[in-house]
Amino acid sequence: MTTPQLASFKVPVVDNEPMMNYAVGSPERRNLEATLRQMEQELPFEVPCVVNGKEIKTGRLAKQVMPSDHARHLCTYHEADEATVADAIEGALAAKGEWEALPWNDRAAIFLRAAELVGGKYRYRLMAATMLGQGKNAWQAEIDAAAELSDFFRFGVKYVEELYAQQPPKNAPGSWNRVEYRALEGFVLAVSPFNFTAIGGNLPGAPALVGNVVVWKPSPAATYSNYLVYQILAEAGVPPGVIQFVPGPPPEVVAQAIGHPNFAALHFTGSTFVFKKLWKDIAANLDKYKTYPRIVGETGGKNFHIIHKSAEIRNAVLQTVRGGFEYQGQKCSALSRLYVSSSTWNGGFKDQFLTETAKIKVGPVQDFTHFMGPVIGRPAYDRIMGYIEKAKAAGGEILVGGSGDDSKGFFIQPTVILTKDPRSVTMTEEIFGPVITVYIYDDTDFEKTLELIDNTSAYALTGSIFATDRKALLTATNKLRNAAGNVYYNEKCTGAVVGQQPFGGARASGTNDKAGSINIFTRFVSARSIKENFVGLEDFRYPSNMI
Ligand SMILES: NC(=O)c1ccc[n+]([C@@H]2O[C@H](COP(=O)([O-])OP(=O)(O)OC[C@H]3O[C@@H](n4cnc5c(N)ncnc54)[C@H](O)[C@@H]3O)[C@@H](O)[C@H]2O)c1
Ligand SMILES: N[C@@H](CCC=O)C(=O)O
Repeated sequence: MTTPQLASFKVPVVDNEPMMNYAVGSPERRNLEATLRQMEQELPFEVPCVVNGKEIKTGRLAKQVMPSDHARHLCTYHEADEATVADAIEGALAAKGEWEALPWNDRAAIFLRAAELVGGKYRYRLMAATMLGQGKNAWQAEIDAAAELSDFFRFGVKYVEELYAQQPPKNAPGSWNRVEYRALEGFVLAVSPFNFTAIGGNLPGAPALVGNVVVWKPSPAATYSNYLVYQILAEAGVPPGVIQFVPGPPPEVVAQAIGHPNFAALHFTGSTFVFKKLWKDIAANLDKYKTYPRIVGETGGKNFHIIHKSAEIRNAVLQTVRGGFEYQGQKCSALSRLYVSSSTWNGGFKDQFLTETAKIKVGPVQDFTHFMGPVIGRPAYDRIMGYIEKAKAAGGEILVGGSGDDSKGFFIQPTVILTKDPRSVTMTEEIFGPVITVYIYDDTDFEKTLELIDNTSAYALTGSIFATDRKALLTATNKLRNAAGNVYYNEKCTGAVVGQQPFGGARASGTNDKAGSINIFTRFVSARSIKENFVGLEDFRYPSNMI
């Protein structure tokens, strides 16, 4: 039955999800603690693949280890095999027609409902899964799994409404021009990272919102929280087949999907290395495809703070501690290279920075006093400790931290390295851990240092400029125009909020399609122009042809 649309509806005004603070004695803290306790008693959970709305238990089992306590695992999940991935793709293609044809208002309503479920009924469960499985503390889980995820869904609806409203400004007499925003022909493959539950939800969610069908391969290290997100979307009304949940061995699942003739787009967030590999694999398959695939990828960073001699020291210090060490430095936006003017460094910054860093408590996130939890797993732990060793070998001086303890969980102390070589390995390569390398520049070399920042790393994701001198801010802004897709003045380089700072970087950091903005939706539609003529021709000849 076709559904009549008997009005031009307006979606409700949206706002950011209000955040709770989890202070001692607050009801939200009690609720979260109770959910954590309950979940710890119930785990390990079992996670199936979900294809066409049906749970598929392949029997090929893998575990999501708990990073705070590696003897335990949060869930056992069934890895998709070749037949499951094939069914997921065919099922998605079969679901496509009806989903795309659903009136926009109904698609919008489903995602608005999903946002309510995230911020309400499932808030604590999603947060607890993110804390236990991905090692976030309560506040980091709140800003990710509760706030950012519901913001992605709500603001997504607003942005799509704005996109659909973009129509040609002119109509010739007797005609009407329109543009419709078709979903892509084929299916979208979403491949998500471990570090944000919200990104897990947004990678399949954004393409689905504009009518696409999606095969979603979550990160092995975020399987359980991402499965909850899948269940929320299903409960909100995303029909079976529209989003297919296929955890599995990453290279195999992804290779099968991008080898399919109806592969229409990759929506990826993760490391630069994997993204480049997938881009090359897609290029190698180009002749197989029905259409040119869209490739959207947000990847790594080597993010900076530059502290000018005019900066307010206290603010710069505290923003630096948060920017570098919150969530153990495992945000793509995390501060990693710090450039401080020598008068500021010696005039209080160094002492305050080292004192504040030394105050950081590291340990399991069920203890709310821990500012930092574990890093995500064994490979991450070894890689980060390896970088600290490489920095030492290259003459870097460890000012604080430098040690780790992997006896029970993967804990690394917040580490500050002082280098005299601004191009040393920890100033150039993404570490993705709680390590800040500092380079002190002469006050008179501010502009030279800006050039250094611009050409030291292949990445260009986030960066912050700390100065009270307006001229210094403007000079840095101009010189660093291409060094970061998100730039901050007197504020840390992490913590972009949907609806406030569209997020993404260029150069090796990604395609900069700006998650959390209208722009991202343009990548998952293929516009069709329609011209309707109301007045027939009376003669094929032009007036100029007439005698
Ligand atoms: N720019 C951004 O918006 C943003 C946001 C979050 C994370 N990141 C980046 O993500 C990285 C951390 O996340 P991660 O460790 O999950 O990244 P990752 O590249 O290891 O994994 C990302 C996804 O790719 C899959 N994958 C890994 N190897 C693969 C292969 N050979 N073939 C196919 N798929 C494969 C993983 O299973 C996962 O689903 C960091 O580099 C970080 O900077 C970027
Ligand atoms: N919204 C986040 C994105 C981080 C990616 O890992 C931030 O800016 O901190």
